[in-house]
Amino acid sequence: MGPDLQPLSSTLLRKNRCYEVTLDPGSQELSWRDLQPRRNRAGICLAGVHYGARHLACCTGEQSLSAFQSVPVSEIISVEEAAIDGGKWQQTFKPCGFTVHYVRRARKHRWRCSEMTFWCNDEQLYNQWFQALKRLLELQTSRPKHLLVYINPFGGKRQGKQIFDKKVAPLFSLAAISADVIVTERANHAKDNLFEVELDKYDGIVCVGGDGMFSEVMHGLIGRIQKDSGIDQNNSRAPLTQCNIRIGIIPAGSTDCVCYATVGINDPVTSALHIIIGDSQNLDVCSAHHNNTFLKYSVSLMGYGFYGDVLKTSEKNRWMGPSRYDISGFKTFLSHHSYEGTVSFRPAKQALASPRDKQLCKFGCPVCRQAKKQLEMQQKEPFVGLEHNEDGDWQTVRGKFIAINAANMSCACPRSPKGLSPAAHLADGTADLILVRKCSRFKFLRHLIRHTNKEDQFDFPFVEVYRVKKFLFTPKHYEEEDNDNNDVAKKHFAHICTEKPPCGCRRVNSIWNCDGEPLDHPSIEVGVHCQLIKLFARGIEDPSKSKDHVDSNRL
Ligand SMILES: CCCCCCCCCCCCC/C=C/[C@@H](O)[C@H](COP(=O)(O)O)NC(=O)CCCCCCCCCCCCCCC
Ligand SMILES: Nc1ncnc2c1ncn2[C@@H]1O[C@H](COP(=O)(O)OP(=O)(O)O)[C@@H](O)[C@H]1O
Ligand SMILES: [Ca+2]
Repeated sequence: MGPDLQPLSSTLLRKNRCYEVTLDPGSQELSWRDLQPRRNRAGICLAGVHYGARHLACCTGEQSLSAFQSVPVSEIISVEEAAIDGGKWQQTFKPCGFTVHYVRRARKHRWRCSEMTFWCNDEQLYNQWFQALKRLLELQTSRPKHLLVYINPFGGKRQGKQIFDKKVAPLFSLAAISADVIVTERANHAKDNLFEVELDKYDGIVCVGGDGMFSEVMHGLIGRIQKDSGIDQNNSRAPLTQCNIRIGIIPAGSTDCVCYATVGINDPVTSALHIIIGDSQNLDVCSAHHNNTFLKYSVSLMGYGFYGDVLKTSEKNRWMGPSRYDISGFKTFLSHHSYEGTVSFRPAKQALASPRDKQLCKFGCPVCRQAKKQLEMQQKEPFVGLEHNEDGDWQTVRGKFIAINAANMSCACPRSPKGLSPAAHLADGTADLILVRKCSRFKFLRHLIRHTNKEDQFDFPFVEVYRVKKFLFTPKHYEEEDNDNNDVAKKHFAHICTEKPPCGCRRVNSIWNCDGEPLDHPSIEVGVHCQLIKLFARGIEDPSKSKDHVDSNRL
């Protein structure tokens, strides 16, 4: 709040009613209270006849208290001069009005843009209000002014372009945000472009599409920042440079897990509003390496076995859109493969949190806040790293697994609103490693079904879950290869068996599903990079805490 701004409180008119409207610099809130003016027999507001100051004074004298409503300045989208419907007004009288566009909370974490117009007949008073609101909005420094937008026209139901043009662009222009829009022409177009573009020009990057499109943009951005700061991504131990330019996701894909798990819903208007008001959510990123070669980053799910096979089967059916995953999920479920291998991991020692917690990661999460503090300390004193004092010893688990999943966030999505690991955190520097051992089809189905209801999906003897900072996976075949010098022949054999076993033997390897993209190697090393990137989001708001807001500030 600027020192020049004083609190404002006036009686203004809205829809023939008098309101006491206050703009409080201290609480950074715009509030209004209906003064319930006396009505005549016909039910017409007396003050509404001339909209004169005299009548306004009369209203205040006869007030009866009604609901007090408010909107934080941080959730005001814009303020503009209200248009006057000429016919309605007498020529001698020139009312002045301003319209405030603001965020209204609707059901299930949806945000909507509402508007409200206040009138007065005093031009000076109008100017005072208009300037004060404008000035306060200018002081919202975390808001983006210029964005770079990538649209995947083929994601999900192929509606990306229409969604952006119809639902998002009008809101951006309302908020005076300009955007350079690139409609991608091929896979990796956005990623390649991010290596060339003048990043300093933009306050954020927006991707319109699904998790695959987000992944592409994230790879472009992280890769570019590491290149600019001379960091070799192939070195799995190199501390990566944080990306401070935020990414916004306008959901227009098949799963939209990253959007759903960071906002609470996959709704384009809600996401556009989080971008406009300049929300910020730090996000952990997993990196996957094979033999000191960088493979990919992941923010949501890394899944080997079940989710890898679902991805592999679904790629051939991309033309089906989002339902390809249900069909391949069903097929994969029926095929009921299990894969043998070794998982080694380094558990995170977190006194406050575990994957079985009932307390979930929410807006203002204390666990993620603590991780941020630790990260800042670590960045100040890099040699007093957390590596030695905060992590547990390496553990190893061997066996046959139906699924090996690493969830870096809850992975909530419309198919599973609580996600693969409901208590995983967005920005705690850890991932939840879920091991589903070989079991009967029926037992695995029970485990799957629990992703869709309130029961605990980890509460089975064949399911284990660990919160980890690093893990390694080696399929059995590769382990044997490690003990054998005949590498080339074995690798070749494994590849053939992975695709179509010509020998009639069981499928040897699955693939890793890395945020919906396949990885080239089954044998990988994964590390979590705490809060490497930032999104235009705020985490999931607790409905019990924001209940007062839900639909309440709608007039
Ligand atoms: C019986 C119903 C069981 C439902 C179980 C649902 C669990 C869903 C967990 C989903 C975690 C999603 C993690 C995110 C992955 C995305 O990054 C990634 C890419 O997204 P994009 O295409 O938008 O770019 N998406 C995916 O990999 C898709 C995963 C979807 C898995 C669907 C699995 C459906 C299983 C259906 C089994 C049916 C058994 C029926 C037996 C009678
Ligand atoms: N113009 C394009 N043509 C083909 N593929 C594209 C294009 N733009 C992006 N892609 C790729 O499409 C894949 C899926 O995109 P995504 O938006 O996640 O849709 P979905 O959620 O349906 O999988 C991503 O891997 C992305 O790299
Ligand atoms: Ca995490």
